[in-house]
Amino acid sequence: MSNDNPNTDRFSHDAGILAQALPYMQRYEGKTVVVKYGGHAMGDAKLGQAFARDIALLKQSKVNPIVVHGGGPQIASMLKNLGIESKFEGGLRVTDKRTMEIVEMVLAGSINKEIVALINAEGEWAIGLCGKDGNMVFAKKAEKTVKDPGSNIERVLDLGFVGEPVEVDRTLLDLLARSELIPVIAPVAPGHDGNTYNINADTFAGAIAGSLGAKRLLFLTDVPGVLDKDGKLMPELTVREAKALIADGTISGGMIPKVETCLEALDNGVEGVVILNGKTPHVVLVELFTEHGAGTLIVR
Ligand SMILES: Nc1ncnc2c1ncn2[C@@H]1O[C@H](COP(=O)(O)OP(=O)(O)O)[C@@H](O)[C@H]1O
Ligand SMILES: CC(=O)N[C@@H](CCC(=O)OP(=O)(O)O)C(=O)O
Repeated sequence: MSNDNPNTDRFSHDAGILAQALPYMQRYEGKTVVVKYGGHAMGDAKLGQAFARDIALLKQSKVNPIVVHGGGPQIASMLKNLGIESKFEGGLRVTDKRTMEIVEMVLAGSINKEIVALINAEGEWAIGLCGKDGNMVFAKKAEKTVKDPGSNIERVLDLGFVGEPVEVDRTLLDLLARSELIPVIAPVAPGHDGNTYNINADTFAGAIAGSLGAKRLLFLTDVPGVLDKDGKLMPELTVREAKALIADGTISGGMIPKVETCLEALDNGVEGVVILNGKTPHVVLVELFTEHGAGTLIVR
């Protein structure tokens, strides 16, 4: 039979891609994937839509996706509009009572609902939550110290209402995993002291993924992954290799706490953690459902 259908080539190309993706889709079936969606990866409408489509497709592929989002730049811009200065110590936002109110409004309010709406527009059912909902996460005041570079003396930081997660109750998340709903979670949590705490979104995502023993924890950031001394992407790292890269200075700045959160999550039972570029459209699907992946996978 002669074949003069101009679509045949395209169809067989697409069929080839689907056939290759299938074993990867099966690998994640029924498994939990926590995706940390950072504030720097948001903001572009097309990218936001591609992200929401990826999350929707994961759910349709019977994966259990959980989104934990940040929103640092968005908080900064709201604070600026209100004439409040953003102040950071050791990478964390110094959060007084008024700032905490704004942080909660922006994270658990506008950003959270924007992501929910984007996923819903892809035909899925997302539900916006924060640590307060269903008593999911409790936090305590963060205890951080920094070494004074001149004297090397340790100084205790008072970051106000910055918290660290101390308890994660997975009841609500387990319930949602068995439902049609996709949780979208803001990193705000109550303390047993009655206060509300602002938690770094990477730390929060690590705690959620750890409590669920997630198959994957994906960090969407603004670089392709962990880069070596020549700026080349390192597709896979062990815990030992990652520690060595921190020690020799190859990993620096904001990548240090990110990789440290990855190592902690692995310690707490997450199977693999990936750092990848949130500015690449459909990076989540490429990472999970292709042989080559997209970022740096860190495993034990
Ligand atoms: N070895 C490295 N590989 C990749 N990025 C690195 C490395 N060392 C330092 N960085 C820096 O870490 C940044 C990512 O951390 P950060 O800005 O805190 O991310 P986010 O705001 O997405 O949480 C990168 O933009 C890069 O400047
Ligand atoms: C304590 C602390 O610093 N909290 C962060 C929470 C948001 C966040 O982490 O957002 P990104 O992931 O976009 O950076 C903040 O207030 O900016």
